[in-house]
Amino acid sequence: MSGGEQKPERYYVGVDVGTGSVRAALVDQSGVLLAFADQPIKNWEPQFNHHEQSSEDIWAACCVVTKKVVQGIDLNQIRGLGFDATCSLVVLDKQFHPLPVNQEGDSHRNVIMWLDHRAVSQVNRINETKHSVLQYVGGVMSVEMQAPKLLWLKENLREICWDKAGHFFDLPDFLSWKATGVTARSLCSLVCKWTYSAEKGWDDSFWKMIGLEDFVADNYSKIGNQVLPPGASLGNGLTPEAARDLGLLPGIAVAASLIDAHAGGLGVIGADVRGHGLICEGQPVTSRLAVICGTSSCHMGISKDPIFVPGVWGPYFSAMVPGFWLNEGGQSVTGKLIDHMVQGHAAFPELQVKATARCQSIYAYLNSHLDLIKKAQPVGFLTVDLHVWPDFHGNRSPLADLTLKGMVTGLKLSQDLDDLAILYLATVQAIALGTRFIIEAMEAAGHSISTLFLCGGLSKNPLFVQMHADITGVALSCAGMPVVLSQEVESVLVGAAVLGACASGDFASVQEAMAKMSKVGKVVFPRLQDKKYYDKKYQVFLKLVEHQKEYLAIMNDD
Ligand SMILES: Nc1ncnc2c1ncn2[C@@H]1O[C@H](COP(=O)(O)OP(=O)(O)O)[C@@H](O)[C@H]1O
Ligand SMILES: O=C(CO)[C@H](O)[C@H](O)COP(=O)(O)O
Repeated sequence: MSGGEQKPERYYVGVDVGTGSVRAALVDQSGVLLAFADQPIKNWEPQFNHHEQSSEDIWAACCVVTKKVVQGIDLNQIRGLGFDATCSLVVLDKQFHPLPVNQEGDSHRNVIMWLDHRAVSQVNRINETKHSVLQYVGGVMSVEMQAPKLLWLKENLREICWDKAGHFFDLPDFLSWKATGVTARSLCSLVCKWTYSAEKGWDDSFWKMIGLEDFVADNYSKIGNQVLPPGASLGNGLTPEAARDLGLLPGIAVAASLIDAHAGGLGVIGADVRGHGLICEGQPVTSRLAVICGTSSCHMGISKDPIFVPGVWGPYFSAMVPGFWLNEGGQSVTGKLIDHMVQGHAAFPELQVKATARCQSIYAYLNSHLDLIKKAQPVGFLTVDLHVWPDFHGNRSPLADLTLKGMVTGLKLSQDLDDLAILYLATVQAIALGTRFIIEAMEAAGHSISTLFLCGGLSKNPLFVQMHADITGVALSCAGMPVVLSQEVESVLVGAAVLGACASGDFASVQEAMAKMSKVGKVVFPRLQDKKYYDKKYQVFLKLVEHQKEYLAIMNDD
């Protein structure tokens, strides 16, 4: 190549499988998204708390979006491919064909989704064992993790599923297998959702104690006995068949995957913050909390040494940033809760009509309607007598209590658009108050957090972001808790592309790729003048769950 010629650009493809859709992006070496595509995926809810998907439907959607984002590109410039996905459980037989995870025997529905709560009895029995591995999931295993679901399959679908099963994958690992034919699992999924230890591997005594000795007997071949760090290159890269499916060239590097929240963390937490007046500029990366807020919200905090936070998942070693321990707080429904509250309100049809007429999303319309009715007071003050406790799908963190329910206090007879807008605001605030509750638990255990790095669908909602700045920061430090938004709003996809970049060998480490591919876009500072009001909202917030427990005690009192 002559001196004058530019080196051809190097690109990476990130694929993010969320709850409601699959997204793909073409990303360059500085983390800029050059193309984006998304495709809805099917969700089945055959009965309450049963949530299922199809791995074939998901893979087909991955192929559609990947082909779209590489259109018109010289495929030789695509150096690597990374996947992230929700921590849903994929079930395949010995020939890698789908098996049913339902009583109807429908093998098209072979995925138990992350938010499925069918395995309550199983997780209760697992927690009653008080096995030592539970220390590494915050002390209480979540019904959303894989061991309870595996036990449910063995106890409820013995013939049509369990006895025929050859492979149980976490969804991110299913995707990397589908792309490469390599059944190695990512350290991320196994450590976070399967009780695998980076240091000690599988704990035979745990699986025997909970009644899944089957896995020990075949040396964990069904759930993974080859484990690689996220970003490691898998086998010989993309197979010819997968390359045809995806519209890419065979042999490009494919990375060991990440769970979606962890990819989001990778996509935001390492950004160079110089020049933004942020307190975290002079602090270690452990002062940053990544909050991936979509259907659910995940609060990702890292530390050099393990920190045990009761009710907060982890500590997980190298599950997100290599060499760091990870604690993951969470709220099982956040975007889903906001959608539920808005769509279930009597004024929702009117909202739809008015938002459409203004060519606005329903949330943009609600935000502008709140500005209209707030008059001279700060918009957040509209909920002075309306309060929400957000655990409509149980509490993931920091209470780790799946029996908790949602609460709303302060309802009136009105059911107009003002009423809907204020209920929407109270729900957004309840989610931010829940984040404050999680941060306080993490800080009490040893974390020292000064800045939030938000990404995910809800980070596109300015009201959601401002409420997180106003509510989470003002109580924790006089400087307040600013919220950083990335230059690329689709930061989860940047995280997936970081994996592909690492697998290609173009970066020496995940840390190097993170630093080069994620950039600060916007900083939202808290309105410290509103501190007193939100401290009072927080007092009411904590009273709500106290009262809920008192009601339960009264009703259960023989
Ligand atoms: N621009 C937006 N404004 C407000 N809310 C949004 C926006 N985009 C997505 N959301 C909300 O974010 C949630 C979906 O989050 P997302 O991260 O896109 O998907 P997933 O949870 O499947 O990964 C939904 O509840 C949706 O209503
Ligand atoms: O438990 C998880 C991460 O550890 C789930 O994958 C996550 O909560 C679901 O993500 P999303 O809300 O984006 O669909």
